[in-house]
Amino acid sequence: MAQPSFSLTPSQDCGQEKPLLELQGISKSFGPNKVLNQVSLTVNYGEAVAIIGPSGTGKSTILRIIAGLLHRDAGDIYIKGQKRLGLIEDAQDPVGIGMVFQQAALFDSLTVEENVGFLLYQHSNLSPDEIRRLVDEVLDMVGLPGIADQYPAQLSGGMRKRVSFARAIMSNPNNPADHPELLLYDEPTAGLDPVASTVIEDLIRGIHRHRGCGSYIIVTHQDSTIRRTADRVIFLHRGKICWSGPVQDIDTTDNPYVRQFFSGRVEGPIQLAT
Ligand SMILES: Nc1ncnc2c1ncn2[C@@H]1O[C@H](COP(=O)(O)OP(=O)(O)OP(=O)(O)O)[C@@H](O)[C@H]1O
Repeated sequence: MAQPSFSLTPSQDCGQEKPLLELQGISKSFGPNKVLNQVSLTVNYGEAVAIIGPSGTGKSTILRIIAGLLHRDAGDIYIKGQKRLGLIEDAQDPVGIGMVFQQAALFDSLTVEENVGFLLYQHSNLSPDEIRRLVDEVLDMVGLPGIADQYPAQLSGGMRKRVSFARAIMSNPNNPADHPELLLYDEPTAGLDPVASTVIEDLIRGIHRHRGCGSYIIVTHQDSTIRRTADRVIFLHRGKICWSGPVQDIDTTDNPYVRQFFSGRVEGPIQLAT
C-alpha cells in the first residue's frame, strides 16, 4: 500500500513548551440537557488522544467545539497558549484542522475524485492531472483503488467513510502549511469490518508517525481502535472526565468506569443514558 506523499515534511516544530490545544472548564447545554460540565483537557504536540465513554456523554460535542462548529456556553480554548474566542481558524496564527466525521458527509452530486480533491480544486494551483494523481494515491492508501469516478451513492457506508478519511488527509504537497496540525476523528472505524478497521487504524498511526509531531484526537467505541491508535485515553461520563491515563493502563486501572466499559458488564456506575 502506498505511503503518504507528505510523510517527510513535518508541518510544525516539536518540543513546544505550550500544549497545542488546551480546554479549560468547557461547558455546553442543549436546552435543559447539560452535555459538558467543566471539561478541561490538554493535547500536547505529537500526542494521540482518545476520548472514550458511553453513548450520549458528550464526546462528539467536544470535537465540534474544538473544530469551531459549535459554540461553548462557558470555558476557554487555548491554541498554542493563545486564547481563542471563536473559530480556531479565525485567528492570525491558525491551526490547520482536518476532520473525519462519524457520518461521511460527502457531496452526493460530486464524484469520489471531486470530493476527495475538493479543497485542492478550490484552493490550489495544481493541475487537474496532478490533483487526480494525488487523489488516486490517497484512495490507494485507504484501500479503495479505482473508485475515483464513482459517486458516493454507489458505495457502501464503510467505503464512504474511507473516502471521507481520504479527503481529510489530502493536502497540497507544494504547500507545507497545508498539512493539518491537528486531526479530529469521530468514530472513524464505526461500522467497518475488522480488516477495514485495521487499514484505517494503521493509516491513522502511520500518518501520525510519519509526520513526526502531528497530533490527533480520536473519539471511538472500538476496543481495537482505542488500543491501536491512542497514546493517552480520556474517559468521559455524563459530561465530566472521570479518568485519564496512558492507553496501556486501561487493563490495570481499578477505575470502576473504565473496568465496566471494557468488560461490557451491565452492573456498575455507567447507566445507559435515558
Ligand atoms: N445539536 C444538538 N441539539 C440538541 N441536543 C444535542 C445536539 N447535539 C448533541 N446533542 C445531545 O448531546 C448529548 C451528547 O451528544 P454527543 O453526540 O456529544 O454524544 P457522544 O458521546 O458523542 O455519543 P455517541 O457515542 O453515541 O456518538 C446527547 O444527549 C445528544 O442528544
